[in-house]
Amino acid sequence: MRGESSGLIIGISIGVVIGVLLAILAFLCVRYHRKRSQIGNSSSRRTVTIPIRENGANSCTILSDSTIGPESPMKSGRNGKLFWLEGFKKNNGVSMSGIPVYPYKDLQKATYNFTTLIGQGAFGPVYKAQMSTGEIVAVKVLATDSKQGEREFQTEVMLLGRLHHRNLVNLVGYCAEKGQHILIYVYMSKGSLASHLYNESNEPLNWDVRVHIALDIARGLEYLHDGAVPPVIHRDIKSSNILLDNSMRARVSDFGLSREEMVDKHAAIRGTFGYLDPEYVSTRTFTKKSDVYSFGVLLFELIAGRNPQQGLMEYVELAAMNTDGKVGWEELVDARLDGNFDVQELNEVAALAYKCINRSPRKRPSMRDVVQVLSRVVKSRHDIKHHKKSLSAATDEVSIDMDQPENMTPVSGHRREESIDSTDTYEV
Ligand SMILES: Nc1ncnc2c1ncn2[C@@H]1O[C@H](COP(=O)(O)OP(=O)(O)OP(=O)(O)O)[C@@H](O)[C@H]1O
Repeated sequence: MRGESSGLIIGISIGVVIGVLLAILAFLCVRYHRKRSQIGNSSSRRTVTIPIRENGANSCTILSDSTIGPESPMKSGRNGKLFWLEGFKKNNGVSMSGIPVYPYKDLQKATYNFTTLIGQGAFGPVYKAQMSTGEIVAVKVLATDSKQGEREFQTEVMLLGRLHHRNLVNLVGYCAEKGQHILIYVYMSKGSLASHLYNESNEPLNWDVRVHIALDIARGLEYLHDGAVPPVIHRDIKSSNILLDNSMRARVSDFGLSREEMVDKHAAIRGTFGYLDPEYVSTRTFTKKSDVYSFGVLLFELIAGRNPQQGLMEYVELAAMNTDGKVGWEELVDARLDGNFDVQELNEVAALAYKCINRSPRKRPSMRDVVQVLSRVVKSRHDIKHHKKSLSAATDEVSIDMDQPENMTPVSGHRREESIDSTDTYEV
C-alpha cells in the first residue's frame, strides 16, 4: 500500500515537473518569436526612416491625427523617385546617411555666388537658391569657425535627414566640401512667424490662421517627440523658428539645437531666454516637457501678439489672476485682432497654454494631448460653420418656396455660394 502511494506520488511529481518544463519551453518559444518579429519590424522601420528621399512620407508611429500627410514639398516622380531636385546635379548621388549630397559649385551657381542672402542665424547665413529646374530651396552655410568636425557634421545630417514631416522644415540635401558645411532645406516663402507677428509691414494674422498655425506646430513637435525613433527634443521652440509656406501652413525649423533625449548636467544652458522651462534651468535636465513649456509660451505669443522680451509672461500672470485658469483670458488678446476672435476658442487655447507652462513638468500635457485639444477646437469651428451653412441653406430654400414663383431661377443660390467663400477662408 505504502509502496503504491509513494509510486503514485513519484509519478505525479514527475508529471508536474514535465508539465512545468513544457510550459517554460512554450513560453520561451513565444518570447523568441516575438523578439524576432520585433527585430524584423524595427530594422525595416529603420530602412524606411533614414533615407528620407523615396516618397517623402515616412514615419514609425501612428500619431494622434493625420500628421504625416501628402503635403510634402517633394514630389514623387516615376518609380517613386524624387524629382524636385533633379535639375540640381548631385555629387555622389546619395550619401551614406541616405541624404542627397550636392557639389559646392552647383550651390554657388544656384545662389549667384552666395549673394541671395535671406537671413542670418546663430549658425551662419541663409541664402535663397534657384535651381535649374526652377525649384527654390534655402541654403544654410554653417559658420566656418564652427568647431564641428566632419564626423559630427555627418551625424547632424543623419539626425536631420531621418526626420521628415509636413510640419517640419525638412532637410533636402547637404554639402561638405572645401571646408564648408552647408545644409539645404525646403524653402518657406512666407518667412518666420515672428515676422508676421511683429513686422508692421505684414498684415496682422487673423484668429483662425493663428489657431491653425498653433496646430501645425503642435503636430510637428508631436512627430519629433512620439513619431521619431529615437525621439527628438527640439530645445529652441520660439516664433522665429517657425516658418510659413505659401499657404500660411507652419513648419518647425532650426534643428541646430535638437538632440536626442539626453541629460547633460555639465552642459551650458541652451535655448532662448523667455522660452526656457524653469525646471530645466534648475535641474539642467531637458525633457519633452521642456519643449511643451516653450510651446505654451509660443501659444500665448500667438494670442497676445507679444513676445517674452516684451513682457509676455508678466501679462500672462496678471491675466491669470482674473481667470480660474479656464475663462476670462480676453484681456490678453492682441489688439491687432481688433476684437475679431471667438471668445470660447480663445479661452480654450489660453487654458491649454496655461497648462503647458505649469511649473511642474508632470502636470503639463504631452504634445499628443495638445494636438488633440487644438484639433478639437478646429473641428468644432468647422462643424459650427457647416451647421450655420446648412441652416442658412434651409432658410433660403424656405424663402424660395414662399416668395418665388416656380419658374424663377433662385438668385439666392448665388448668394449662398458667396457666403461659403467668405466664411471658409482657411480650410483644414
Ligand atoms: N527654409 C527656409 N526658408 C526660408 N527662409 C528661411 C529658411 N530657413 C531660414 N530662413 C530665414 O533665414 C533666417 C535665419 O534663419 P536661421 O534658422 O539660421 O536662424 P534664426 O532661427 O533666425 O536664429 P537662431 O539661429 O538664433 O535660432 C531667418 O530669418 C529665416 O526667416
